[in-house]
Amino acid sequence: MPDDNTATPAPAVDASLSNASLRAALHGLPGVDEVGARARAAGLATRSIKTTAKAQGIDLAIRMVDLTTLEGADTPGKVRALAAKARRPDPADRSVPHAAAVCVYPDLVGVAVRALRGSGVGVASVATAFPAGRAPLEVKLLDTRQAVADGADEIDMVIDRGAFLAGDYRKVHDEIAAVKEACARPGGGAAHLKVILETGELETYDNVRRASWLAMRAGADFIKTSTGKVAPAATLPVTLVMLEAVRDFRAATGRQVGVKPAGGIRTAKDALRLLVLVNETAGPDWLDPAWFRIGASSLLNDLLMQRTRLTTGTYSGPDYYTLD
Ligand SMILES: O=C[C@H](O)COP(=O)(O)O
Repeated sequence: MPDDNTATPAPAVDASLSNASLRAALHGLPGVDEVGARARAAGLATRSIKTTAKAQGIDLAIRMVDLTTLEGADTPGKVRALAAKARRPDPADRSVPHAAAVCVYPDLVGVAVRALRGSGVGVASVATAFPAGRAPLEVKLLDTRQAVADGADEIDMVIDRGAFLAGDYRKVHDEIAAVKEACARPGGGAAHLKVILETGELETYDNVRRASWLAMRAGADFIKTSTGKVAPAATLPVTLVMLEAVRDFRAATGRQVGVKPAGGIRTAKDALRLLVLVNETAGPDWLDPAWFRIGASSLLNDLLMQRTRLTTGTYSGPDYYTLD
């Protein structure tokens, strides 16, 4: 992700923006070819990736991982262990790159920040009454401001799916814009804002495309598929629709927005398929942790095992690595 001062500025409040004008804009987007999206995703499963590209892809995927723990039972010790793993995924092999970020609940941001100082690994925090997002806006803003004050580099907010599905696009837009403002740091710069659409609750691919555009219009730095608490989560067709949205949004506005599939991504094969999809849909400009992340609690070990197999010809079993 670009450094601290490059988060997109909060968009100026547009008083003329009405729900009707947003509805007209979002419903005027071309419809998604659902059959085509599924066929494209299914086609990726049959592709083979050659050894050199695979080795590069695995290292890139490691650099894109937002190593996540979002459990009620999370403790400072667990977050410190996760931070150590993100800094040095394989303590026996210094050539393994570090992960992009550690993603935690807001009350554990301080622990993660202290554990990761100077490492180059970011701290992301879910906020805005994650995962349901059912709280008054003031509560969501407080949640965000606290995480930013504690040192979060990135805020992963959830949209109000109820408002979206009820057609109240203005409410969703204004809430995102307000959270974006709350990402600003008093001393300058801002935390980057990832907007979670929770695509598993949006019913249709057309809605995924509309929610993607709405979030980008309201100032999202990234659009993210899922909380990891709702199934289906980061499916390939949904990720495809979101990659098309960021590609088209950049063509229309000149602004590049990142994409983060999250939830249910567990194997190196899943990660490599995602990278192929990024390359062939949004394009190589997105093949960078600044623009593409993979949110996952248990992907890193499979990436490490596949990496070891490529470099040594043998697998280390999962017991060789620390838990992720
Ligand atoms: O943002 C990341 C997700 O919460 C992680 O989901 P996961 O546990 O299915 O990998």
